[in-house]
Amino acid sequence: MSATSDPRLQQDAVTVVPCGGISAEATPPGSKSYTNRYLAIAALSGRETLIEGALLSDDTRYFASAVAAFGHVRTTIDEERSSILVEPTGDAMRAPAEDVYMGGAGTPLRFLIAMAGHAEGTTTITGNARMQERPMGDLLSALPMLGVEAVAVRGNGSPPVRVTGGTFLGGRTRISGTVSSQFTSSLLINSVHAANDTRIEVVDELISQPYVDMTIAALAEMGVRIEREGYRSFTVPCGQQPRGGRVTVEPDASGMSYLLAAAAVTEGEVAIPGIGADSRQGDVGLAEVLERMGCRVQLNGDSVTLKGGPLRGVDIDMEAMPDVVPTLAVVAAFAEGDTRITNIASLRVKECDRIAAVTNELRRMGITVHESADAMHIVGGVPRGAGVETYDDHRIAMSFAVAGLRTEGVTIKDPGCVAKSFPGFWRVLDQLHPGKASTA
Ligand SMILES: O=C(O)C1=C[C@@H](OP(=O)(O)O)[C@@H](O)[C@H](O)C1
Ligand SMILES: C=C(OP(=O)(O)O)C(=O)O
Repeated sequence: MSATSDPRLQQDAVTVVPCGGISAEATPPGSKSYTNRYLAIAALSGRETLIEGALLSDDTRYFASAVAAFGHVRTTIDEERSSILVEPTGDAMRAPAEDVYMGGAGTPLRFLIAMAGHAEGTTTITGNARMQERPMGDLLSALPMLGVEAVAVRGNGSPPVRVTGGTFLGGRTRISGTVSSQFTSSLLINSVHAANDTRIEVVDELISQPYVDMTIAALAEMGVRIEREGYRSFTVPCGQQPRGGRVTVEPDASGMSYLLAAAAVTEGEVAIPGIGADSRQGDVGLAEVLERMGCRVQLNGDSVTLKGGPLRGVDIDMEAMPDVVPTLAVVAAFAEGDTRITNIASLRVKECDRIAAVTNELRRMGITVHESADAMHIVGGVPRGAGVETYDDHRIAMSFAVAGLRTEGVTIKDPGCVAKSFPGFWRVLDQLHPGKASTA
């Protein structure tokens, strides 16, 4: 999509070249989750906002065009500076005449559903084939209590979704938190613009909790105060206009996971500036998991270094860090002993069924894996080379590419799928690679 895009994004496959221990400093791109949050809040704020250090990827580009489709803001991407400018046009928010297509961008699509509640008229929002299977039902059921009618066109709880808006009154609603935290985040962000105070009650357990903390942090950064009782209920007082101005996106912790894993599996070293223990991104926690597996980790406020060593298996509940489970699973394949990753049912409804995908692909590499509905048990060993299927899932492609730094003959099919969250991934992998070309 970008002029500087890597030709490997167009290839059918890339073969990763193994190397000895890496020794590098590298930075992942801006956080996907924060870029999406700032875009949503800026679009609702009615004030000019410059999002600096933004992630420019398929997902955030879909979202930047989608918010502009309501006509009340214009969004301009600066490729050189990695920034997105959101400017009010002076027009009211209106439902776009055309269907809004969101590709595979789950978080933006879920944020957009509630946002369409503010737009006069009927907005139809859809996505790619996988997105048309991903669950939205809990969010659709929560919106009518706030005055917004939102239905799945096919009656199956998945996109296409039709939202009749201009009626986001606020009030009191209930939401389930067991399928995705994105529903709660979507309600929190979009309630800022409601006519009344909004109380959001989570009726069961909320998964992926760090993402809700990130939502509240992004709102606070833009001057919006939320009252909360833990993860059970949240109140968004009305009449708060986000402040606009400049916001800076920190590096992406899920993207960082591949850099940490590269050092772990090659028994090398990596230093990552700009993100560390001060971050609210839950995925930073992978550094500590890798420490338990035998790596030496230094987690400072705003940087992380990791030195790989002999790896051992770990038993770990990954409910709060779903996106880095494929990364951890690949590292576990190289560890001595067993790794049990539990409480990860949500992986089955992401870009692909990630429990099934990781299980299939590790087995293809000769690793024993047992899967259950919400867990994986990986028996570490010596993975062998294979042609890895990636299921149009960026995280499967990036995790298994890391395996190729250690194992001969790892070919990643459809390498372009990394563009969902990390279009520069293959170039960053080159930066880590002592031979300077990580793929052949
Ligand atoms: O709010 C967010 O930015 C995200 C929340 C998580 O989803 P779930 O809450 O569905 O686990 C995560 O998987 C996704 O990549 C980003
Ligand atoms: C699950 C993910 O994204 P989303 O739900 O936003 O599509 C992801 O990036 O791993």
